[in-house]
Amino acid sequence: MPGSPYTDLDRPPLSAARLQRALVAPHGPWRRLELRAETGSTNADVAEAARAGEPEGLVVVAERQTAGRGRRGRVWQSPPRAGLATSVLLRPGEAVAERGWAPVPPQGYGWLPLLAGVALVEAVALLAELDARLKWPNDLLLDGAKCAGVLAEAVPGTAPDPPPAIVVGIGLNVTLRADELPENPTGLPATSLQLAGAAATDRDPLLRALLRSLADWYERWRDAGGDAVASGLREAYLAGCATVGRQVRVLLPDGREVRGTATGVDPDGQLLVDGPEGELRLAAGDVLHLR
Ligand SMILES: O=C(O)CCCC[C@@H]1SC[C@@H]2NC(=O)N[C@@H]21
Repeated sequence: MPGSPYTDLDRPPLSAARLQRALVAPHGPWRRLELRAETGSTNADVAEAARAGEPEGLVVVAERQTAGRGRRGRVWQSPPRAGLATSVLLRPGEAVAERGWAPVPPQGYGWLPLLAGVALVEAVALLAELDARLKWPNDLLLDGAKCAGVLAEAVPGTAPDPPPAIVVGIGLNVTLRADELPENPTGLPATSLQLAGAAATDRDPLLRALLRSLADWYERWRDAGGDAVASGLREAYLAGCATVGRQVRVLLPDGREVRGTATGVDPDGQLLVDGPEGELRLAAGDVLHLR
């Protein structure tokens, strides 16, 4: 990689065999796992597979991404072997007769990125023994610095009137050094599990724990017909959320900015903000914790 600042290939690679054994079949929806040494973006790879008709349950993992995508059109940096970059293909709009799952209506899909945030909190607590918190909707914070992010993208189905497939992409900084951390344009500092003092930074068990937790929550949510309250997902999300109760500034997708107190997350996963203009329900935005 001429010119690349990332030269630390002494970091151990992920083991496809160990991931495969642990993930496929016994653990929920995951059917097929692809581990790539390098790709542009695992989200782009899974979206392409979805467009080609791939069924639910594909997991793509990359040791390095050259065009990793972040939220709001940002770049997500994935130095080789220093983090986890993975995307999964979900089709919540399809019925699954053998599980008794009815299609989830698209208005419930907003919970999927938050569900991934809950899985991140659980995996990091279990393996790294760190108390991570979520900044709404799903930035994983350790001591106020961002350690992981989630990008969920919808892939429109084809006629007649099909529900979209959802690609859920997760990026977790595991052993990035301080000089490898990205600068966030919003001013939010970044960190990695290692820099935050993780008890363990072995990526194989971390990825297994993450995918198991993701599978468990997805199944609970689908068992409950996509109801985040009945499935316990909203409660678990609120338990890990650092935003509710804080003074916040939110940059909205249309460029407007609102300030107020974050008072809750509604049954659709929207953030409730009590500000000078009354209560707002926000479906998307960049949150800054003020106090
Ligand atoms: O916080 C964010 O901005 C979201 C970052 C999401 C990054 C992950 S890495 C794996 C997957 N592939 C991508 O291109 N993006 C997501």
